[in-house]
Amino acid sequence: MCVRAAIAGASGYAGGELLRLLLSHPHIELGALTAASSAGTTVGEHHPHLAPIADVVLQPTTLDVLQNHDVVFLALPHGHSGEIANVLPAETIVIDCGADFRLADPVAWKRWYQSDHAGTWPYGLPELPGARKQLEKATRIAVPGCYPTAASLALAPAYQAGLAEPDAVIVAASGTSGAGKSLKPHLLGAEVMGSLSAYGVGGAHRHTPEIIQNLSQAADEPVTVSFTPVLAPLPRGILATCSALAKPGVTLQKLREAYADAYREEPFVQLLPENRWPSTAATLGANTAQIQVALDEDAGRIVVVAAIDNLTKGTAGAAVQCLNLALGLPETTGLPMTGVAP
Ligand SMILES: NC(=O)C1=CN([C@@H]2O[C@H](COP(=O)(O)OP(=O)(O)OC[C@H]3O[C@@H](n4cnc5c(N)ncnc54)[C@H](OP(=O)(O)O)[C@@H]3O)[C@@H](O)[C@H]2O)C=CC1
Ligand SMILES: CC(=O)N[C@@H](CCC(=O)OP(=O)(O)O)C(=O)O
Repeated sequence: MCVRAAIAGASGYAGGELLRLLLSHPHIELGALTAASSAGTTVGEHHPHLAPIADVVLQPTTLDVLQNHDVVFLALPHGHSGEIANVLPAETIVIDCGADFRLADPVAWKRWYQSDHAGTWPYGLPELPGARKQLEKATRIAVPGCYPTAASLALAPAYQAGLAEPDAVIVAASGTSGAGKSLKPHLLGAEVMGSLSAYGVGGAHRHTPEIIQNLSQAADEPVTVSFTPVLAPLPRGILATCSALAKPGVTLQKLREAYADAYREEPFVQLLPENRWPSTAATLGANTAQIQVALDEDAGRIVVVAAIDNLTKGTAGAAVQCLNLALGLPETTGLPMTGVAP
């Protein structure tokens, strides 16, 4: 099988990571690569690590350029996917790395993104209960946000197994590539290097409703979420520390069994042996998530730590994993399973 794939937003970080992964995917032929202000420049000017396609010229992001492909990946800023996605033929597989189609509730969309809701597509986190079935043979897929990926993989098994009270607390540190490549004053080297800083504190981050959506589905009841993101002086990686009060009678053994059951068959989720803890470096460039779960008996809390690479399992790797499902290929096709160390 050979499918022709276009990438809109190929000059950005998510687009660059999609290109890195697709270059070693055995069933993909690259088609149009597009950008906005960078149209007319070459891939090599934006992604010096992608030498084999350094001379490919980026085209403008228009319907004309993007049509006539089997697959179109959208790696555009929020609010720009709907206008393109909704005019591409129904049989084209469209995979959106942005937020436009992630939320099921139009009211939540309007509150957090201050624009009209474009719609809701199957949610691209196959490891969530019930999600994989909806992705098989799908032609429209919404890739999750990077923080919701880490937080949902961390806490969904505890909720699915009925072990956690519906009140989650999540603190997650992210590398700066999570913010995209456009110039932002708080992301200048001098501001970021040698410092950790919280932002979006007090329930202000737009990923809060997405995490609530995922955990409430797993729990089958509304879950409240207090989420605090932290900017870390790393190019890539998310480390999420997630906790919830344990329900009465929960033991560490029950907890570990629930996580082992949830992830035994999952190729990309590594539940670590007891007393080993996830690190971002161990997932660097891989489509993997490392998870460890503990029971803090004094505090009565379940504590789960999850590590991912925000650009791989947190975006482009998830997009390719979902494409594999949509095409009926083995889910791991073309995806790195090991990180880079030291
Ligand atoms: N970075 C991450 O870790 C994650 C990102 N995502 C999502 O992926 C998407 C892309 O993010 P990221 O790559 O980080 O962002 P970047 O800022 O790095 O790249 C954005 C891309 O979109 C293009 N673009 C900008 N404005 C427009 C426009 N008006 N119309 C068409 N194209 C435009 C840019 O082209 P040009 O170079 O010409 O400006 C560039 O190719 C976003 O929706 C983001 O939320 C999701 C999960 C994680
Ligand atoms: C470090 C950093 O700034 N991270 C980004 C999240 C990136 C992501 O997953 O984003 P989307 O929902 O935008 O697709 C942020 O907090 O806005």
